[in-house]
Amino acid sequence: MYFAVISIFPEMFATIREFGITGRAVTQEQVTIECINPRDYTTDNYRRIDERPYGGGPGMVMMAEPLSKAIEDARLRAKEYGCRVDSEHCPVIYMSPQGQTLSESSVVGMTYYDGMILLCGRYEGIDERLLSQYVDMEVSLGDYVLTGGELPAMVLMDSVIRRLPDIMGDDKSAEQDSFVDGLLDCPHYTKPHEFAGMAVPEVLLSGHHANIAKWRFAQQVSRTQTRRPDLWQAFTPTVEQAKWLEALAKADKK
Ligand SMILES: NC[C@H]1CCC[C@@H](CNc2ccc(C(N)=O)cn2)C1
Repeated sequence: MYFAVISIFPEMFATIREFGITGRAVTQEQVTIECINPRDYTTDNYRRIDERPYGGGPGMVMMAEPLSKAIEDARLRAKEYGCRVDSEHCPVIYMSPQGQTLSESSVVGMTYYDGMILLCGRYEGIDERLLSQYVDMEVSLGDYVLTGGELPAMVLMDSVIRRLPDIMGDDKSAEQDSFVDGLLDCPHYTKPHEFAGMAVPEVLLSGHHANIAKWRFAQQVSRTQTRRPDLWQAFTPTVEQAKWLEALAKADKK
Protein backbone atom coordinates (compact mmCIF):
# COMPACT_ATOMS: atom_id res chain seq x y z
CA MET A 1 0.00 0.00 0.00
CA TYR A 2 1.23 3.47 -0.92
CA PHE A 3 1.20 6.40 1.54
CA ALA A 4 2.26 9.94 0.65
CA VAL A 5 2.34 12.51 3.44
CA ILE A 6 2.41 16.21 2.62
CA SER A 7 4.19 17.89 5.53
CA ILE A 8 6.71 20.66 6.28
CA PHE A 9 8.28 18.33 8.87
CA PRO A 10 9.07 15.13 6.92
CA GLU A 11 11.65 14.06 9.52
CA MET A 12 8.82 13.39 11.98
CA PHE A 13 7.76 10.34 9.98
CA ALA A 14 10.91 8.44 10.92
CA THR A 15 8.77 7.41 13.90
CA ILE A 16 6.72 5.00 11.81
CA ARG A 17 9.15 4.43 8.94
CA GLU A 18 12.00 3.19 11.14
CA PHE A 19 10.49 1.36 14.10
CA GLY A 20 8.39 -1.63 14.98
CA ILE A 21 5.83 -3.35 12.82
CA THR A 22 5.34 -0.34 10.55
CA GLY A 23 9.11 -0.04 10.06
CA ARG A 24 9.30 -3.72 9.15
CA ALA A 25 6.41 -3.30 6.71
CA VAL A 26 8.42 -0.55 4.98
CA THR A 27 11.63 -2.62 4.99
CA GLN A 28 9.78 -5.59 3.53
CA GLU A 29 8.26 -3.26 0.94
CA GLN A 30 4.73 -4.18 1.96
CA VAL A 31 4.06 -0.46 2.33
CA THR A 32 5.69 2.66 0.90
CA ILE A 33 5.68 5.89 2.90
CA GLU A 34 6.83 8.94 0.94
CA CYS A 35 7.19 12.37 2.55
CA ILE A 36 6.61 15.36 0.31
CA ASN A 37 7.55 18.80 1.63
CA PRO A 38 5.47 21.67 0.19
CA ARG A 39 8.50 23.95 0.65
CA ASP A 40 10.04 22.14 -2.33
CA TYR A 41 7.24 23.54 -4.49
CA THR A 42 7.69 27.23 -3.59
CA THR A 43 9.10 29.74 -6.05
CA ASP A 44 10.22 32.63 -3.82
CA ASN A 45 13.60 32.97 -2.11
CA TYR A 46 12.06 32.53 1.34
CA ARG A 47 10.32 29.30 0.30
CA ARG A 48 7.11 30.69 1.79
CA ILE A 49 4.33 28.19 2.52
CA ASP A 50 2.30 30.42 4.85
CA GLU A 51 0.96 33.97 4.84
CA ARG A 52 -1.10 36.32 7.00
CA PRO A 53 -4.83 35.61 6.95
CA TYR A 54 -7.17 37.73 4.80
CA GLY A 55 -9.62 39.46 7.11
CA GLY A 56 -6.96 39.71 9.81
CA GLY A 57 -6.73 37.63 12.98
CA PRO A 58 -3.89 35.82 14.73
CA GLY A 59 -1.37 33.46 13.21
CA MET A 60 -0.69 32.33 9.66
CA VAL A 61 -2.54 30.34 7.01
CA MET A 62 -0.94 27.72 4.73
CA MET A 63 -1.01 28.85 1.10
CA ALA A 64 -2.85 26.83 -1.55
CA GLU A 65 -0.21 26.96 -4.34
CA PRO A 66 2.67 24.93 -2.84
CA LEU A 67 0.24 22.38 -1.37
CA SER A 68 -1.55 21.92 -4.71
CA LYS A 69 1.76 21.22 -6.48
CA ALA A 70 2.81 18.82 -3.73
CA ILE A 71 -0.49 16.94 -4.00
CA GLU A 72 -0.23 16.76 -7.80
CA ASP A 73 3.30 15.36 -7.45
CA ALA A 74 2.09 12.84 -4.87
CA ARG A 75 -0.57 11.68 -7.33
CA LEU A 76 2.11 11.17 -10.01
CA ARG A 77 4.20 9.12 -7.57
CA ALA A 78 1.18 7.11 -6.46
CA LYS A 79 0.49 6.30 -10.11
CA GLU A 80 4.12 5.18 -10.53
CA TYR A 81 3.57 2.80 -7.63
CA GLY A 82 0.60 1.34 -9.46
CA CYS A 83 -2.19 3.12 -7.61
CA ARG A 84 -5.43 3.95 -9.38
CA VAL A 85 -5.28 7.64 -8.57
CA ASP A 86 -8.86 8.63 -7.93
CA SER A 87 -10.79 9.44 -4.76
CA GLU A 88 -12.14 5.87 -4.51
CA HIS A 89 -8.74 4.20 -4.64
CA CYS A 90 -6.23 6.82 -3.46
CA PRO A 91 -8.02 9.62 -1.61
CA VAL A 92 -6.49 12.90 -0.44
CA ILE A 93 -7.20 12.88 3.30
CA TYR A 94 -6.87 16.01 5.45
CA MET A 95 -6.21 15.39 9.14
CA SER A 96 -8.41 17.88 11.00
CA PRO A 97 -10.61 18.25 14.11
CA GLN A 98 -13.49 18.93 11.70
CA GLY A 99 -13.21 15.48 10.15
CA GLN A 100 -15.01 12.16 10.53
CA THR A 101 -13.80 10.47 13.72
CA LEU A 102 -11.51 7.53 13.01
CA SER A 103 -12.68 4.12 14.25
CA GLU A 104 -11.37 0.56 13.88
CA SER A 105 -14.14 -0.13 11.37
CA SER A 106 -13.24 2.89 9.21
CA VAL A 107 -9.58 1.85 9.49
CA VAL A 108 -10.43 -1.61 8.12
CA GLY A 109 -12.33 0.05 5.26
CA MET A 110 -9.17 2.01 4.37
CA THR A 111 -7.09 -1.15 3.99
CA TYR A 112 -8.83 -1.67 0.63
CA TYR A 113 -7.42 1.54 -0.86
CA ASP A 114 -4.50 1.31 -3.31
CA GLY A 115 -2.99 4.22 -1.41
CA MET A 116 -3.63 7.46 0.44
CA ILE A 117 -2.30 11.01 0.24
CA LEU A 118 -2.32 12.52 3.73
CA LEU A 119 -2.35 16.29 4.11
CA CYS A 120 -0.81 17.56 7.37
CA GLY A 121 -1.77 21.12 8.30
CA ARG A 122 -0.04 23.52 10.68
CA TYR A 123 -0.58 27.11 11.88
CA GLU A 124 -4.19 28.36 11.87
CA GLY A 125 -5.18 26.22 8.92
CA ILE A 126 -5.02 25.75 5.15
CA ASP A 127 -6.51 28.06 2.50
CA GLU A 128 -10.09 26.83 2.03
CA ARG A 129 -9.71 26.87 -1.77
CA LEU A 130 -7.05 24.16 -1.55
CA LEU A 131 -9.27 22.03 0.69
CA SER A 132 -12.35 22.37 -1.53
CA GLN A 133 -10.38 21.67 -4.71
CA TYR A 134 -8.19 18.74 -3.57
CA VAL A 135 -9.39 17.10 -0.34
CA ASP A 136 -11.61 14.02 -0.65
CA MET A 137 -12.07 13.32 3.06
CA GLU A 138 -11.32 14.93 6.41
CA VAL A 139 -10.41 12.57 9.28
CA SER A 140 -10.24 13.38 12.99
CA LEU A 141 -8.73 11.33 15.82
CA GLY A 142 -11.12 12.91 18.30
CA ASP A 143 -12.29 16.21 19.71
CA TYR A 144 -8.99 17.85 20.54
CA VAL A 145 -6.55 20.12 18.73
CA LEU A 146 -2.86 19.44 18.11
CA THR A 147 -0.17 21.77 16.77
CA GLY A 148 -0.03 19.83 13.50
CA GLY A 149 -1.59 17.03 11.49
CA GLU A 150 1.60 14.91 11.47
CA LEU A 151 0.85 12.87 14.60
CA PRO A 152 -2.74 12.18 13.49
CA ALA A 153 -1.39 11.14 10.06
CA MET A 154 1.03 8.70 11.74
CA VAL A 155 -1.75 7.31 13.94
CA LEU A 156 -3.92 6.78 10.86
CA MET A 157 -1.12 5.08 8.91
CA ASP A 158 -0.17 2.88 11.88
CA SER A 159 -3.76 1.74 12.44
CA VAL A 160 -4.24 0.94 8.72
CA ILE A 161 -0.85 -0.79 8.26
CA ARG A 162 -1.44 -3.15 11.21
CA ARG A 163 -4.69 -4.33 9.59
CA LEU A 164 -3.17 -5.05 6.17
CA PRO A 165 -2.87 -8.79 5.40
CA ASP A 166 0.49 -10.47 6.27
CA ILE A 167 1.68 -7.52 8.40
CA MET A 168 1.06 -8.75 11.95
CA GLY A 169 2.93 -12.04 12.47
CA ASP A 170 -0.34 -13.63 13.40
CA ASP A 171 -3.28 -11.92 11.68
CA LYS A 172 -5.53 -13.17 14.49
CA SER A 173 -3.75 -10.93 17.03
CA ALA A 174 -4.90 -7.88 15.06
CA GLU A 175 -8.42 -9.27 14.91
CA GLN A 176 -8.60 -10.21 18.60
CA ASP A 177 -7.53 -6.77 19.71
CA SER A 178 -9.82 -4.20 21.29
CA PHE A 179 -12.78 -2.94 19.27
CA VAL A 180 -12.32 -5.43 16.47
CA ASP A 181 -15.18 -7.65 17.63
CA GLY A 182 -16.83 -4.68 19.31
CA LEU A 183 -15.43 -5.56 22.74
CA LEU A 184 -12.46 -4.25 24.71
CA ASP A 185 -9.37 -6.45 24.98
CA CYS A 186 -8.90 -9.10 27.69
CA PRO A 187 -6.05 -8.90 30.26
CA HIS A 188 -2.68 -10.38 29.25
CA TYR A 189 -0.06 -12.14 31.37
CA THR A 190 3.46 -13.44 30.83
CA LYS A 191 6.54 -14.49 32.84
CA PRO A 192 7.44 -14.45 35.65
CA HIS A 193 4.63 -16.51 37.16
CA GLU A 194 4.60 -14.28 40.25
CA PHE A 195 4.93 -10.48 40.29
CA ALA A 196 4.52 -8.24 43.34
CA GLY A 197 2.87 -11.12 45.14
CA MET A 198 0.34 -11.61 42.34
CA ALA A 199 0.08 -14.90 40.47
CA VAL A 200 -1.40 -15.60 37.02
CA PRO A 201 -5.08 -16.68 36.69
CA GLU A 202 -5.00 -20.50 36.94
CA VAL A 203 -7.06 -21.07 33.80
CA LEU A 204 -4.27 -19.55 31.68
CA LEU A 205 -1.86 -22.22 32.97
CA SER A 206 -4.31 -25.07 32.35
CA GLY A 207 -3.55 -25.59 28.68
CA HIS A 208 -7.30 -26.07 28.24
CA HIS A 209 -7.77 -23.90 25.14
CA ALA A 210 -11.58 -23.90 25.14
CA ASN A 211 -11.71 -22.78 28.80
CA ILE A 212 -9.00 -20.19 28.16
CA ALA A 213 -10.94 -18.77 25.20
CA LYS A 214 -14.12 -18.66 27.31
CA TRP A 215 -12.30 -16.96 30.21
CA ARG A 216 -10.84 -14.36 27.86
CA PHE A 217 -14.22 -13.68 26.28
CA ALA A 218 -15.80 -13.33 29.75
CA GLN A 219 -13.08 -10.82 30.66
CA GLN A 220 -13.73 -8.87 27.45
CA VAL A 221 -17.46 -8.79 28.23
CA SER A 222 -17.10 -7.65 31.84
CA ARG A 223 -14.47 -5.04 30.94
CA THR A 224 -16.62 -3.65 28.15
CA GLN A 225 -19.72 -3.58 30.37
CA THR A 226 -17.93 -1.70 33.15
CA ARG A 227 -15.60 0.58 31.16
CA ARG A 228 -17.54 1.23 27.95
CA PRO A 229 -21.31 0.67 28.42
CA ASP A 230 -21.77 2.55 25.12
CA LEU A 231 -19.80 -0.16 23.27
CA TRP A 232 -21.67 -2.88 25.18
CA GLN A 233 -25.01 -1.41 24.05
CA ALA A 234 -23.86 -1.51 20.43
CA PHE A 235 -22.31 -5.00 20.66
CA THR A 236 -23.83 -7.64 18.39
CA PRO A 237 -22.48 -11.10 19.32
CA THR A 238 -21.67 -13.73 16.72
CA VAL A 239 -23.64 -17.00 16.98
CA GLU A 240 -20.71 -18.52 18.89
CA GLN A 241 -20.44 -15.51 21.21
CA ALA A 242 -24.21 -15.56 21.86
CA LYS A 243 -23.88 -19.17 23.09
CA TRP A 244 -21.02 -18.19 25.39
CA LEU A 245 -23.02 -15.23 26.69
CA GLU A 246 -25.89 -17.55 27.54
CA ALA A 247 -23.53 -19.90 29.38
CA LEU A 248 -22.07 -16.91 31.23
CA ALA A 249 -25.54 -15.70 32.24
CA LYS A 250 -26.42 -19.20 33.53
CA ALA A 251 -23.13 -19.43 35.45
CA ASP A 252 -23.83 -16.03 37.03
CA LYS A 253 -27.24 -17.29 38.24
CA LYS A 254 -25.69 -20.22 40.13
N1 LIG B 1 -6.98 25.36 13.66
C1 LIG B 1 -6.19 24.24 14.10
C2 LIG B 1 -5.90 23.30 12.97
C3 LIG B 1 -5.29 24.00 11.78
C4 LIG B 1 -4.87 23.06 10.71
C5 LIG B 1 -3.97 21.97 11.22
C6 LIG B 1 -4.57 21.26 12.37
C7 LIG B 1 -3.58 20.26 12.88
N2 LIG B 1 -3.97 19.79 14.16
C8 LIG B 1 -4.82 18.75 14.32
C9 LIG B 1 -5.16 17.91 13.28
C10 LIG B 1 -6.05 16.87 13.56
C11 LIG B 1 -6.55 16.72 14.84
C12 LIG B 1 -7.49 15.61 15.17
N3 LIG B 1 -8.29 15.77 16.20
O1 LIG B 1 -7.46 14.59 14.47
C13 LIG B 1 -6.16 17.59 15.82
N4 LIG B 1 -5.31 18.58 15.56
C14 LIG B 1 -4.97 22.22 13.49
